[in-house]
Amino acid sequence: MADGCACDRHAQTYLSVEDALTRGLAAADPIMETEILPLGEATGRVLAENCISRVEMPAFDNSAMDGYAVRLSDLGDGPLFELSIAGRVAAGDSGAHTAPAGSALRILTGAPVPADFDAVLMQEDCEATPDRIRFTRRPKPGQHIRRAGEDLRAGTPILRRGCEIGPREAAALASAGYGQVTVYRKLKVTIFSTGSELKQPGEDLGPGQIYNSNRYMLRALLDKPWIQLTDAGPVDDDPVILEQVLSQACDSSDLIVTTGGVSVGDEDHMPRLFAKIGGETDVMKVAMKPGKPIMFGRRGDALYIGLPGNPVSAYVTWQIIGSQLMMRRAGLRRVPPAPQQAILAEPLQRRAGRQEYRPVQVDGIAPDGRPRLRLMAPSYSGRVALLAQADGLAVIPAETASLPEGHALDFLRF
Ligand SMILES: Nc1nc2c(c(=O)[nH]1)N[C@H]1C(S)=C(S)[C@@H](COP(=O)(O)OP(=O)(O)OC[C@H]3O[C@@H](n4cnc5c(N)ncnc54)[C@H](O)[C@@H]3O)O[C@H]1N2
Ligand code: MOO
Repeated sequence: MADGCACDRHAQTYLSVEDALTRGLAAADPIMETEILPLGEATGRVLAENCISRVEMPAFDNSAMDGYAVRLSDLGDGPLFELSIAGRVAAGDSGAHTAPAGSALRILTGAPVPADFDAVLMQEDCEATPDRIRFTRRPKPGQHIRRAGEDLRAGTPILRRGCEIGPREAAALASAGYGQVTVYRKLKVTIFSTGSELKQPGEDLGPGQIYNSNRYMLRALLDKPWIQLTDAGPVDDDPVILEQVLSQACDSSDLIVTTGGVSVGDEDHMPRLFAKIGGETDVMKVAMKPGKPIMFGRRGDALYIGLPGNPVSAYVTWQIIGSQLMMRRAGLRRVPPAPQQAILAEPLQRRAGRQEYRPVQVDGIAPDGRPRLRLMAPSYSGRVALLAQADGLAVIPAETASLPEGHALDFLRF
């Protein structure tokens, strides 16, 4: 900052995070191909049809309690009521039971309530012998009966296309009668990390070498039932090999994600190579910190996202931009990051210009319930160990240069 300016001089020429995201989403067309899977094999996949209930839920009037089904018309004035027990209905029975006037039926939870019976008594409220019950409180009409269709009428929408089939969705689909469902085919994603300095964890490091952390971070981020992942491994900063790997990945994938080589150094080949193989770049630089050099674009049907090499930058750009494009491409209804409100536990000073996602730790809770945030090191884009110790990211607006202790900020908790 030789000129004494507290702002990032180049930031005006970069795209805002919001504009970059808008451009990216426009380039991330959802895949169209679908497949039909048995419900039991669809767990974790992306639903590709709007689903309605095919049955009434519940399908028939049934008892919510273990007890006795009665007809209110059989009851006298009280205060003591007494009925004989004329039979027994269990879950799975047809419910075509009849009983002479003045009698009750033993009934179990989930059993169909036979015609004309209009209340169920919990067994705890009755004095019962093997063939008679006595009770003192007159049941209300419909008591402890779950009515056919009261949960959901047949034909009512239950799930919309674009949701991930998790445990709750699987249960809803099963109870609505779906033995099989239409899901989007898996998204074909290829990843590779660029850099001649990269060694695999477990190997010995030579001079100038570092362990490849981005590869394992991406593998963990992309470990999803709706992704078919190809890990093309680490690739040296050799333009000939990089071009070949990138081109092959574009031919065979819906989405390619790389790390490194997107900045302006002599060995930062990705933007040039992507253009050389016929790619059209949508975004080159974004006014965000970390992660200013992030690029994405398309070649044919393939969407390419080039994340910066610095591990924290790669993680943040993935969370804020990359993952959003991927969700859309996979047919998923997007879940944008949802910040919560937090306050600063200490004052903040920084260079304005880029929207910043600063790793923070939660340091107590303010009296109003908002977490108090302690800022981690101001220069952190390469400090991957710090990311594992952070509780989340504080979002600092682009134009902000300083904030006092106690100031409110958006907080993206991990
Ligand atoms: N003159 C300029 N230089 C740089 C700029 C700039 O605007 N002008 N931007 C800086 C910023 S900000 C970032 S972020 C980096 C991004 O650069 P690249 O995406 O080209 O990444 P590399 O140069 O390949 O690597 C950066 C850094 O990260 C390490 N790295 C790379 N891959 C991995 C990996 N898989 N696992 C762990 N660490 C990795 C690499 O060794 C470098 O230290 O550019 C700045 N420069
Ligand atoms: O954007 Mo770089 O990611 O600031 O280190």
